[in-house]
Amino acid sequence: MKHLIAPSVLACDFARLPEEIALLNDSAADWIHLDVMDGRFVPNLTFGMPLVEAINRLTDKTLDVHLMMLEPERYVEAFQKAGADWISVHYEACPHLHRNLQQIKATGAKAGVAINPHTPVEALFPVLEEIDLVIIMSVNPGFGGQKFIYHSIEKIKKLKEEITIRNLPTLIEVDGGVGMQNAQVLLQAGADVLVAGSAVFKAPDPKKAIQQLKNIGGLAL
Ligand SMILES: O=C(CO)[C@H](O)[C@H](O)COP(=O)(O)O
Ligand SMILES: [Fe+2]
Repeated sequence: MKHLIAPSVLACDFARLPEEIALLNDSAADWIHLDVMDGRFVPNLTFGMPLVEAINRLTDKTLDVHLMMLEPERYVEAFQKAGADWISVHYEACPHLHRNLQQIKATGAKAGVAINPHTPVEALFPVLEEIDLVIIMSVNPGFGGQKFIYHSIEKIKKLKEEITIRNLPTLIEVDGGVGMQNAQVLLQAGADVLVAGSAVFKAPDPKKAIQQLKNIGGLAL
């Protein structure tokens, strides 16, 4: 499968939201990554369902919603109704992860789990069959523009090996500090989806930056 690019709007100019989404609509972006932060699980606050709903009206792209919140089960249905196609919760925030995954799938959305840099991928192995997407956090969640944590590459490799052995359709997404400087290595390690915030929106030409990330490893399909 050709890898997917998911620009994160966290790094965009919210005062120009319709223009920023129009730019993504007119780009090689496959998904739009939306970072929801609750100010409790992570030390930052961003946005909730109203913004997801507004973005959903501005685009036909797949919406990839990354919930960095405690008790995500309280909002999963509302995010799906707002337009989320993929909903990911954090392993560290979910003592009942298996139940949370069932809940997400019952809404009709795809179910993802994000893991922090200190969480081993093996923690997900007992429920891997239930997971559509694993987000390997390659920074500590909470802020855009942070430095990539190198150890994440080993985690991608280990997870890819397990997914391949079990012949699962589970996708691997890498989130945090991703750009042209490490994209090739991440794809070689087994990543399927690259999230890029700063590398896209802080670039002089965001559309070109997306196309360059898409072109890695051959021509874009
Ligand atoms: O989940 C996130 C942070 O918690 C963001 O998706 C991530 O940081 C993307 O931003 P950048 O590419 O600038 O690192
Ligand atoms: Fe994210």
